[in-house]
Amino acid sequence: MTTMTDVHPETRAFEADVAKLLHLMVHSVYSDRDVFLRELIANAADACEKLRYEALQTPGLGSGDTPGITITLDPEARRLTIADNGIGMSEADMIEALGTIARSGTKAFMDRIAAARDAEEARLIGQFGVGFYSAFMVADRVEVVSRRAGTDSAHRWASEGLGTYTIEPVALEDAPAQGTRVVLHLKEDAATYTERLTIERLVKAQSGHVPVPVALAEKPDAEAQGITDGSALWTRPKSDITSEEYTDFYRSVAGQFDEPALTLHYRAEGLHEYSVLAFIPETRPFDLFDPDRSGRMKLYVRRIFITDEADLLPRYLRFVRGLVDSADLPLNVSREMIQESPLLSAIRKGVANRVLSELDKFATSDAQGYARFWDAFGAVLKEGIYEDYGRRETLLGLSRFHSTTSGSDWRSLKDYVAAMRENQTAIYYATGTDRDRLAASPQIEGFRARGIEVLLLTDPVDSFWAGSGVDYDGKPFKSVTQGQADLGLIPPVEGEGAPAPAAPETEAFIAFVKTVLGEDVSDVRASDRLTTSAACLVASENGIDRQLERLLAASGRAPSGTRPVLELNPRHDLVTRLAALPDAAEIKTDGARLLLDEAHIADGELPTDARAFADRLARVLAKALA
Ligand SMILES: Nc1ncnc2c1ncn2[C@@H]1O[C@H](COP(=O)(O)OP(=O)(O)OP(=O)(O)O)[C@@H](O)[C@H]1O
Repeated sequence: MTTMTDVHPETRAFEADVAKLLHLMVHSVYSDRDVFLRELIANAADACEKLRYEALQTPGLGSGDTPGITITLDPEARRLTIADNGIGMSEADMIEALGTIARSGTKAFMDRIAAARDAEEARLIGQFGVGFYSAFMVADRVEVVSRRAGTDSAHRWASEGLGTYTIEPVALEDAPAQGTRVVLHLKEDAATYTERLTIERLVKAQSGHVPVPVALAEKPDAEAQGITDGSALWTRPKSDITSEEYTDFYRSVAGQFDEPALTLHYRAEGLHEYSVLAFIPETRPFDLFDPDRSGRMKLYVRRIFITDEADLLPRYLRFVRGLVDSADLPLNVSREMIQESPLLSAIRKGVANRVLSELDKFATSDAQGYARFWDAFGAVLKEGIYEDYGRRETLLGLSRFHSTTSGSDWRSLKDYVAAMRENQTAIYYATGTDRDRLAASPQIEGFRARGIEVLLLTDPVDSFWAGSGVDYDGKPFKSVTQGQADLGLIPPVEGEGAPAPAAPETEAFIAFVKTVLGEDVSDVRASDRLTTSAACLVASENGIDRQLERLLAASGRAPSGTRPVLELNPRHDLVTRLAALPDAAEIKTDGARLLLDEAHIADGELPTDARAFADRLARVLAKALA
């Protein structure tokens, strides 16, 4: 018979990313190392909640003991133990959970760290929280002994945080009866974490509201005393809860260390009963644009944690953190069935509407705070204009924009519509990647001259929603680089003077340019959107917006064969002089081509044929200097 003493620990290497993360933790200069305790308590609480949930499906799983977390201090051995009676881990669970990085957020964090300098590194650790591995900031050896609920075996995982870990079976009498024991062999300079006062203060400050009670034993054989009661914060009346309590809770549920910008705490009554405690963070989480990132709202049923994958909010609200606790959903239902539940659809709808109406109130009551919110999450919220047809009008109302008249301030569409000129029927916008360049683009000269505000849209998502046939307050969105500008009915603002009528030769010149350019453009026409530049490119009325075309091309999905329209300024000196030349003049043909090249360059593009462009330019300059 093999006894436990015959079994040798197996040594394994960490996944490369974990090794990097550990190196960072071991050598961390981060001054607020206290966060490790918050991370370990959060894991222990999650494990208790998972067991509570699994025991609903598998009656008899677990001992039936009240869920709890016990912290034991051992100043003599400089050891700190955090034990829980939760779900526990099997050997395979340990290899998977403690040897690899599963969290997409941690991967994003690692990418940021790779580019950061020392000082910023420390700040990033502080903001982010890096889960279990943060234990290595304070310990030079960590042991995890665990027994998975419902099994008869237990294992010990141990590591010094230096590239490898060991894993071995342990006798059941050396393991917790149920759950996990994490033992930290503290570094010399971390002895303070064996002091009762320090730990008590930290637990109350950082983890005071985890929904599992925490008790503390001062010595290995001392009796543990309760320090937090594990009551669910969201079940208490709002008036009893201080903003510090909300912040602590937000930090423990969101894993972020900033303050919430907005806290929503309410109870829905009537057809369905549920409580919501949700937060909008102040700063962007690292993985906001990670394609795998979905919502982070937890679903509870009568205070029992069910899942954080119930997609309680639409994707474009994925920055909202918190929970919904339903009184009506059945407890004994699988996570898969919960997804399908009509009750949950009603909750989803209710919560999303409430978040949006709170944002609306926020925008009215605190414009500056809202502007900060918009800086952080506006680009995400705008995805909804495209994805959530039913809430389009609401989302457009919540959206803020920079424009040709707003400087660095944000404008709402309500402001825009109020400032529309007489006879202006559309909301004009330009899309691109750089606000300054957009503001200087030739396509908006005519709008500026007429005092027409143009929205300058620089988020990639803008090209998608703005071109999808949206309107606001009955006014359609119209790209300044698409179709006819139709500015004839709006006179230039005072001081600019009415434009001189185009000379008759210009019509003939336009026809000439069209012949010269042939298939390179779909049309050439006189422009009313140009005032100072000679030429610009726009998309045809039914073509797709030029910026969207560029975005699609960059992702390999360019619609083939789209050709732009070249617009010429009939009042520009260059145009009128070229128009006056005989068609046979070589410089007239060169001039026609150069106008197209120039328009491409003004859009930040290359001329279609760079070599031919250089030759042409050289010919024209040589002639000018002759
Ligand atoms: N006390 C524990 N009991 C059971 N499993 C645990 C325990 N501690 C850690 N684990 C397992 O290890 C995994 C990794 O933990 P880690 O703190 O690094 O990230 P996480 O908890 O998954 O992420 P987050 O902190 O964002 O919730 C957990 O997901 C869990 O599966």
